Amino acid sequence: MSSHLERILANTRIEVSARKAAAEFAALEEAAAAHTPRGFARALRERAETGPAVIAELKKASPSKGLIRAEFEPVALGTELEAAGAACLSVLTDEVFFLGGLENLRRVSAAVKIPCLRKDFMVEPFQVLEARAAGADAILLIMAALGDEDLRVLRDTARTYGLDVLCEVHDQEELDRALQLDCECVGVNSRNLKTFDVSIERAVELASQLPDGVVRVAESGIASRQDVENLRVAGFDAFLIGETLMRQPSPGAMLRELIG
Ligand SMILES: O=C(O)c1ccccc1NCC(=O)[C@H](O)[C@H](O)COP(=O)(O)O
Repeated sequence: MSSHLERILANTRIEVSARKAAAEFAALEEAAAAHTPRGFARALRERAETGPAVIAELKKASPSKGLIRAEFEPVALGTELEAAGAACLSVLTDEVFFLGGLENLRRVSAAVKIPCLRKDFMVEPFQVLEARAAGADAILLIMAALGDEDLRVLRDTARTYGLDVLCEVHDQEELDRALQLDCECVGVNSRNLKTFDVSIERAVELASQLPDGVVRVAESGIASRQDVENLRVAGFDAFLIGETLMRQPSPGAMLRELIG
């Protein structure tokens, strides 16, 4: 039986091929040229000098939790979280499993000043062009999703388009591969994307293996100020937080509580 991740990737490949076949490349290149990337890694590094740098995730639903936030207005959420002190935003663009979309990214990116991550399952370079055209400043690359050669091609494409890369790992072997890719940010996802189990202890264990030169991001399952503090003490600079913010009537108030 295929894993959760494999099912998502299979669907992503079908959707990307369809969008690519229908795409107007000249219009996409024009939209991409109209957006100047805002330095995702730099924003995180600068914020981490004075406090926890949070990447606040706009997440309406997820495969592991189903619907998380019924009333989901991406621009209102993005501007509220920016005002509350988010260093960056993560905007889910997968439609089927997360009820996100590229249109959300386009609208949110235009409404905020802080950098935005296109949060999706990147499987081919066309998605990098889409990302910048929709106003992304960074993309996510998931080590568990692709082989090294595909990852290198995607990283090179991101560099060509001036986008930073958050490279996501879940264990030591993936971390060793990720460090070869030489990305600006390395994220340790406490969620196993094959089983959906979440263990923050895993991120804490891997923290000491992350080199100084990268922005160290802890991802998933962060539910309290104590979690942020524990991860910070372990060595993380930045914290990707979705569900805990999205479940609150006021995500901005929750973010203030998390970062103090
Ligand atoms: O969140 C999921 O259920 C999920 C399932 C399959 C692949 C990826 C998934 N999540 C992506 C993420 O990494 C999280 O959205 C992100 O780290 C924020 O996590 P959380 O704060 O726990 O919402």
